[in-house]
Amino acid sequence: MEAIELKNVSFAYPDGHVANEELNLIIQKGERVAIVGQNGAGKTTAVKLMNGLNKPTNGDVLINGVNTKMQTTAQVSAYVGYVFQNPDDQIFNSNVQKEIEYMLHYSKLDSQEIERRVSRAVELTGIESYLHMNPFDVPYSIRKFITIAMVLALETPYIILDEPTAGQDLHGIQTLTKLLDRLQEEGKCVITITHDMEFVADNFARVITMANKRIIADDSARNTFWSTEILTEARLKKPQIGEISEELGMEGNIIYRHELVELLNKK
Ligand SMILES: Nc1ncnc2c1ncn2[C@@H]1O[C@H](COP(=O)(O)OP(=O)(O)OP(=O)(O)O)[C@@H](O)[C@H]1O
Repeated sequence: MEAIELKNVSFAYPDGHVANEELNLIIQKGERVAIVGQNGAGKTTAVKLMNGLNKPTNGDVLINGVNTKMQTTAQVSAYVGYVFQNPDDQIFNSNVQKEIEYMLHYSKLDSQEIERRVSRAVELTGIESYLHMNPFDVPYSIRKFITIAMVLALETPYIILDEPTAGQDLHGIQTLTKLLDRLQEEGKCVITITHDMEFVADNFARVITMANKRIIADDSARNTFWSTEILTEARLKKPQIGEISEELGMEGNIIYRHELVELLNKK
């Protein structure tokens, strides 16, 4: 199966802290999924299980049918790219272009292929003007796009973005939105951890909600944001359009701006 599968997965850190319990999940190739939940719910731990940085303490993680326990982290990450929450954990070269090319040279790709991959990644992330700079001389928001470009250049079928909207202004959010659309057109699967519920409502049809180490819901954005139980347990905020619709007593569990506008125009 072309998918990421988690089967009864639990994970404890070496100090004994259990961060994930009995996760069951299938994310198909080409899907676009948001993972949400309170701080410390276990989201980052769960995605690190998907790209082989963590191996399950119990249960199995399969990538396209292959168990991550049988592979090295490098082998798993050839399929599942992971953009760290904090870009400073991922950057170590002193030049943006070298940083993006680094893993491609390591994979012994020829220069033409490296050039093609770098230009695509740079174009998708809009970081052309920073290519010859030191990554630590550019703003945090741009450093995040540099790490996204590094992972895009690997051209993995699965891409995980950990908190991509953190520190981004409107332009950054628009770049991310366009990027998600392009990756979907290319048939890539994108899994995004985020605390930005507006970004979720605008960009993700499927939402996986975590609370207290577990997956407590795997549903549409609409059902998630209109479930008092899910919102309360995971301490999530309903997107603003939903809140306004609720206050106005609108029917239809609205979460999209166009739905609210249509209903208001009809009144
Ligand atoms: N290396 C580690 N050793 C021990 N415990 C850890 C380690 N990394 C994370 N934890 C703990 O595991 C739990 C889950 O952490 P995780 O980072 O997966 O949560 P999260 O849902 O991604 O949180 P956030 O939204 O704040 O990023 C937390 O209690 C955290 O303190």
